[in-house]
Amino acid sequence: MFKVLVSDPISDLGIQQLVDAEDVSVDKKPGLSEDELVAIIGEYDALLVRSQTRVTARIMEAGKQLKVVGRAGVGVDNIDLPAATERGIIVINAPDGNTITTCEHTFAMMMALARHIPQAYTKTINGIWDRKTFLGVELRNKKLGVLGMGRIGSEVASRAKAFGMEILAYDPFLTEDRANKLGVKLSSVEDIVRNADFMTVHTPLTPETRHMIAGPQFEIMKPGMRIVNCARGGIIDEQALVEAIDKGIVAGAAFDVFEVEPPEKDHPFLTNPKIIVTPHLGASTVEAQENVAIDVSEQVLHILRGEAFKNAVNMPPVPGDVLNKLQPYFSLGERLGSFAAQLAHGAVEEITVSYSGELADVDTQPLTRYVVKGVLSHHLGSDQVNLVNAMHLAKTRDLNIVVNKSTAHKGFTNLVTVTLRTQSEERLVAGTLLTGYGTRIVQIDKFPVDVSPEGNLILVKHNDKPGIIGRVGTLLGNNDVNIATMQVGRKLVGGAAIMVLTVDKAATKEVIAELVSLPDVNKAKEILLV
Ligand SMILES: NC(=O)C1=CN([C@@H]2O[C@H](COP(=O)(O)OP(=O)(O)OC[C@H]3O[C@@H](n4cnc5c(N)ncnc54)[C@H](O)[C@@H]3O)[C@@H](O)[C@H]2O)C=CC1
Ligand SMILES: O=C(O)CCC(=O)C(=O)O
Repeated sequence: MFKVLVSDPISDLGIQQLVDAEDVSVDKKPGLSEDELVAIIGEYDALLVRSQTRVTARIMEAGKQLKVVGRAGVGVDNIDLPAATERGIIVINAPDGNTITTCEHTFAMMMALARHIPQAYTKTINGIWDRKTFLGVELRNKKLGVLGMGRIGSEVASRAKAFGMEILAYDPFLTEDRANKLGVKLSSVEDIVRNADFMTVHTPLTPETRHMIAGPQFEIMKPGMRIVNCARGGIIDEQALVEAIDKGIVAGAAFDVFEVEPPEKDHPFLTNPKIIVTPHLGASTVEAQENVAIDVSEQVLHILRGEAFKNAVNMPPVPGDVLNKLQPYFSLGERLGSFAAQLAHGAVEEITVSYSGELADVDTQPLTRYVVKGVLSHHLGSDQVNLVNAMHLAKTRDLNIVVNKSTAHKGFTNLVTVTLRTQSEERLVAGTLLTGYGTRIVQIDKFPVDVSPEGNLILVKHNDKPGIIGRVGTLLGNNDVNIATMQVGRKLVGGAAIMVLTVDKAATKEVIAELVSLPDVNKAKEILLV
């Protein structure tokens, strides 16, 4: 039974599929302190959060069984990603579910800012009928600067066009072509700051975006600018903004997010009549909260059950078309890595993964990750290595990973070859996917073979002499080891050869030693592929 802890208020309907799952039990404990979480996290396999819970390295250290942290939302700045990666904990988010909701909140803020709605409301309900102070501005024919043209920024731009606004957009990934398709003007930050009437930010908070709008930008800013931040506190320098308002450069600001949340009671935004605020409500709609909780619950279930999943934040994303091409090779890649690691003697210094055939045209990084996981699991234990930390573990061990690609077919539509170089030798295992037959190991060192990569295998190196197959078979039979399949590979008649046997149960060390003592048998080794 997998145990899931929900430590923030997350939509009940959204997590229903977890609650209903027969192999999962869910505990809802919102509002725990870090110490309280540290005390109980050890018994949980998954942790589900929104933005309130800070998932620190301490919590993850105590989460000895923790496999996944699911963020019901986009931003994962409340989760210590390096600590998660180091411990092999998968962090997933729900990037799509709250896009429209946050875009609409941005608009609500922009319009409230343009028409002073919160200020006017406060006066009106206090009995003051003030129709002079709150002269607003139209959005029509105004220039809107959008910094960050990802999911939310693009939706904001599209709606702003319907209001008759001209969009100046900046994003490091925005090309002229895409800008034209979106009907926005590709601009620099400086263009936007100098020319826009309204400005809205939709980037993550990174070292690069922290204070991207600060003193120097306010100095050159078009007077009368109105600024909206429904992304992350800290993208706009709060202190510098207050000063720019005081100097009359900025006409007003609408903020849903703060550098520190919740802000201190004496935060200057809270008393400034030109700044309107909401308490990080961008994603707070019924629809968005259901969407993100459904998305994240679904992926958590996949991860707990060892199935394919998406939206991992601490692993590179795999586009759907790439995933379709690679998925059939994932278990083969891992088993080739494991096979090679079991063959090789000495500390592994380099893993070379060679892709030939059609795979050469695909982004094979996810498959390489499976190979590396297979190699490392043999040495470090399969409970210590997973897809998240495999590359990180390889790096911390100075393990060189080389990838070669060739479109040449080498007799197979696709061939994956794993070569391990250790201090003392180089070993090679190659495999392919045969349509209708599944995956196959087709080469071990220099010998061609045809072996299904699963279960208990015994690899025998011998001299190609008559009678050897019978002697090996008899010895295993006498020791109650049933042979399911047997494959012999050789380069030259009468030369060195190998035999790969699939057996129904593992042979003991004694049986392997007896095999080696047979005439013309040079080596024997057991290989386990799970
Ligand atoms: N207020 C709230 O409740 C919510 C806030 N958010 C926040 O909104 C932000 C945007 O979310 P999405 O659009 O879903 O993310 P996204 O990942 O789709 O878009 C972010 C964009 O920012 C761009 N970017 C990165 N560095 C940049 C830079 N230096 N200058 C300009 N652009 C840069 C990226 O290229 C990307 O296109 C995130 O910070 C997210 O955490 C998201 C949902 C709810
Ligand atoms: O969970 C929330 O309400 C915050 C949403 C948010 O900021 C995000 O998804 O990045």
